[in-house]
Amino acid sequence: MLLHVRALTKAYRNTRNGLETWALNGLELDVYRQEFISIMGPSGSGKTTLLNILAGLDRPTSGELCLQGENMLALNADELALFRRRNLGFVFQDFNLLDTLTLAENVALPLSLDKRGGGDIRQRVDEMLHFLSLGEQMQRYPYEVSGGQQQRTAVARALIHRPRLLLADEPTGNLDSASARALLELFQQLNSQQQATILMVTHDPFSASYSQRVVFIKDGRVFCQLQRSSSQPQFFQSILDALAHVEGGHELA
Ligand SMILES: Nc1ncnc2c1ncn2[C@@H]1O[C@H](COP(=O)(O)OP(=O)(O)OP(=O)(O)O)[C@@H](O)[C@H]1O
Repeated sequence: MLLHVRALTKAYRNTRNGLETWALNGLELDVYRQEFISIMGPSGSGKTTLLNILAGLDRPTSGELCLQGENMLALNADELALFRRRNLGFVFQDFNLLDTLTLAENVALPLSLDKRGGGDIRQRVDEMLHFLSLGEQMQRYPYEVSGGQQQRTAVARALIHRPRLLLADEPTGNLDSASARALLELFQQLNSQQQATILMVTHDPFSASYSQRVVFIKDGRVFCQLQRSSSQPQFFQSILDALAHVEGGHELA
């Protein structure tokens, strides 16, 4: 098991009226090594809160959170920053590349932060960009390539230090449908060929249908889950059916 989440809660207090909102309310989740899972749920169900806590950007009110057996909640700020840099990779909706750096320099950034040797960095970046079919664009700047190529660069940057877990927040949100499909196929390939463990938050049932398991959350806890056992189009249909139940409030059998 890679990620172990138990009885996770997060309360936000409204400073004006003192009332508490329970964004997470006893959430339990296990993620196994080399899984590709999606998190779905209605607006306000707690997806972003969960992702921020998993990313070490926010602390829960209570609960347990272990990654690779390490209790993330026991780490101090410096230890947590190092733990995040070593163990986690992030892909966001809006790519978050630095416009003053080339694609290759953007991808090298996490390794430069870790003070690795230049030759080692260049070789790893080169291999990664070729694997993601970006070999010809690597000396260009982000504004000189397409949105799909920018997002693939962001994936390369997220994976260059071989994190244990890749966290993706609506990664297809700003992509046209062809680039979205290419990115999802890339996630599947990274998952099956490079043993990447991927946790993706998405509103989009089509994107979710590329993963192996979909966890639906509602009111800050897991409402139901679907494991893929059929073709992608059939799984897509099952996800649509489950979403109707989640929105309607009836737990699946
Ligand atoms: N900083 C905050 N202060 C107060 N309440 C918050 C804060 N962040 C989130 N909440 C509340 O916590 C609940 C969960 O929010 P969260 O953003 O995690 O939901 P979500 O599932 O990501 O929603 P969406 O799909 O709309 O992005 C909501 O009721 C939200 O209003």
